[in-house]
Amino acid sequence: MTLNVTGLSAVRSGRTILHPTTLEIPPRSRIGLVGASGSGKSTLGHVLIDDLRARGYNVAHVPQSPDEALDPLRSMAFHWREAEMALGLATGSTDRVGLFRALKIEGGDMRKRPWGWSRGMQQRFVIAMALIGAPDLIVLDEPTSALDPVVAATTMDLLSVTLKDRNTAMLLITHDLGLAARRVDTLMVMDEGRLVERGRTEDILENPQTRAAKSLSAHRSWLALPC
Ligand SMILES: Nc1ncnc2c1ncn2[C@@H]1O[C@H](COP(=O)(O)OP(=O)(O)OP(=O)(O)O)[C@@H](O)[C@H]1O
Repeated sequence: MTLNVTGLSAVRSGRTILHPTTLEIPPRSRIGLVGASGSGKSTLGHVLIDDLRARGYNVAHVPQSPDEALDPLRSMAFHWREAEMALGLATGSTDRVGLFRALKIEGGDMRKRPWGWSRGMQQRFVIAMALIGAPDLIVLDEPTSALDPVVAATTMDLLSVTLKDRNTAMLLITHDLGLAARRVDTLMVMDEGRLVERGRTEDILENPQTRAAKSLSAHRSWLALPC
């Protein structure tokens, strides 16, 4: 089912930081939301999540750092149970083994607290939790910026594989065009609180139309980067 939102906007401290924005997110789409720092990407992500959840859609959110999602005093098993309960699912009823296998964290000890797992494993655990309820959309806000480049690329590849057979659409908010370029089919470019350009990833990177897209894609062959 295509997710449609119209007229999303945000005003903070009397300033419009997101101008009225309309979006269409087809099922299984892989969309990258890019733009300069402060252009309004995270704001759009939050407002989008709120709007869709208010209309009954299942939308998952993966924050920048696992620290934002995991309590250092609680075991990984506790977090998993909490995530199941939040979705109204019976404890142990979800396919944890399948998700862990897909994200290659099956070796993680569920009795441990987050710091007993590596950062990369923690973030993949957070992604697994986000996918428990087969969401209509998963919004990832700079999900790998706390990870080193190799772990970041591996995490994105595992996410792509995990999403492959699911209807969940993905919105990836990122500064890292190198990471996004080969992993999203569509790019949306933000500039000063407005969505100024949307198109196929290759088209935007190779033939950007707006000032914002031109400055993002300038001087680099993003599609040729190894990771
Ligand atoms: N609660 C708030 N009060 C006032 N201004 C805010 C608030 N939240 C965000 N802003 C401003 O809104 C603008 C957009 O912020 P936002 O975090 O959405 O941008 P972004 O593109 O995600 O930036 P970054 O890539 O640096 O995370 C920025 O100028 C920011 O300072």
